[in-house]
Amino acid sequence: MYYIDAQTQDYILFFLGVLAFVIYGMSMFFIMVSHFGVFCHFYKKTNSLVLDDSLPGVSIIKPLMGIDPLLQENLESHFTLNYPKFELLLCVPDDQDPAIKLVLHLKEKYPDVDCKLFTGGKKGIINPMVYNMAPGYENAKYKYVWISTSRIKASTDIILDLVNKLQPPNVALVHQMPFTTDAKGFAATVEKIYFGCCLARYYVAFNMLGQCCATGMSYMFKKAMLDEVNGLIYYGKYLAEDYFLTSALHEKGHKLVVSAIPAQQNVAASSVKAYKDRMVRWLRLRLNMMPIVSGILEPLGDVFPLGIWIGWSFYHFFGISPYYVFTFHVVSMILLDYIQLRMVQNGPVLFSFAEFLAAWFFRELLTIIVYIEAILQPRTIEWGGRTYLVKYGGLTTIVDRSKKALS
Ligand SMILES: CCCCCCCC/C=C\CCCCCCCC(=O)N[C@@H](CO)[C@H](O)/C=C/CCCCCCCCCCCCC
Ligand SMILES: O=c1ccn([C@@H]2O[C@H](COP(=O)(O)OP(=O)(O)O[C@H]3OC[C@@H](O)[C@H](O)[C@H]3O)[C@@H](O)[C@H]2O)c(=O)[nH]1
Repeated sequence: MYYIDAQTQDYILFFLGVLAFVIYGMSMFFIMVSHFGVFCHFYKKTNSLVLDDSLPGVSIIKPLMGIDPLLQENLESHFTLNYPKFELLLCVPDDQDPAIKLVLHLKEKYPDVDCKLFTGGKKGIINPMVYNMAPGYENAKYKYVWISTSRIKASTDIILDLVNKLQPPNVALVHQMPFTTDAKGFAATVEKIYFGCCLARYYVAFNMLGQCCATGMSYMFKKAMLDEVNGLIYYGKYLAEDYFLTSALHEKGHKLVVSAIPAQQNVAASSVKAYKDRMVRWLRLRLNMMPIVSGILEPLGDVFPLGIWIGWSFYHFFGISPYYVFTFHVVSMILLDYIQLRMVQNGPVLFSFAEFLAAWFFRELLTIIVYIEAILQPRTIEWGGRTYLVKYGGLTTIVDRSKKALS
């Protein structure tokens, strides 16, 4: 049996103890930068745009698949935008999709809105969302393109902020940090806490520090600049098209900017299981794209693992009770998260502080299950009724063709 002598053991414990301080310091640094970023940047009106024909036209692509009780509200929020020049390019993957009926109804209700419906996607594209959006993208007539997924509720303030921030010549893309509208219920509270606390801890900081960190839920870009890096359809070979296309723009030296208004995901069918499955899907994507960051640093930076580790480290070096340190860490994280959430929300939340606490603890513990589920089968991703196999590096194949094949 291999024997580790006492001195080597001391070195290992010393290293682990110091590493806890390093990870803790980095985590706190990112959290502080994010707080600062949200405080200084979010909901600050910087646009001085005059609503006239000199504003660039915007092609809004909305991939749709199926319906949700709030889809009509989301679609109408696009039809009613007060913006001089825009077209709505609504896309459905096949001619049986239930969203078609709703789209036809809205086209009739708003005959003055320039709206086109594309059915059937573009064959040969693996990513189902890119497959669905491809005809819209190819037919977009304006220089600015806004991809706004079906969960997203739009507003005039949002389109103006996106357009305004996209104007400088070196800016290629403006993205919204994912967030949610207000909905009652435990699952909706858990979701809001994920986006307003956990995701916000790093999303804003990485962007402020010049890292490429964006999601494909709602983003506006200059079509010419995306076409310079092969165009949207090229990224349909990846399931995480957002990560790869934003990385390509970033590597080319173009600027990506966060909108001052977080994305308003507005869906009715929220459940804890749906939330957990989505977290597993996203984590599996990240594990394939950045295994060290998402497989090691991300879980170590979570509140409970980091609290246990830093508690042990304080005990190891200074003999301070790990229970005190752990409790201090958890309480300070709860307060920091609550402050952050209220800044991202920019107003009152629907739940009480006690409800926040219950959902916060539940979500932090659920993260452990999400991590285990994701890491056990990191390559298999279920999305939109199909199963995909993501190879290391991100290239993807469809393994379950039971639902109508895309290619
Ligand atoms: C010392 C503690 C360090 C903790 C590090 C935590 C790293 C967390 C990584 C990402 C957090 C932000 C994630 C936002 C996206 C989450 C949703 C998602 O997965 N979306 C996917 C599908 O839309 C999308 O394809 C993924 C996009 C990921 C972008 C993240 C890029 C982050 C790159 C940051 C690199 C700097 C890391 C430095 C760490 C020391
Ligand atoms: O099979 C599908 C699944 C989804 N979609 C559409 O794609 C959009 C996003 O779908 P979801 O809301 O399920 O996905 P998420 O918000 O979780 O997606 C996120 O993760 C995967 C990335 O590729 C996306 O860029 C990002 O938005 C929706 O508009 C949906 O209608 C399809 O067109 N086909």
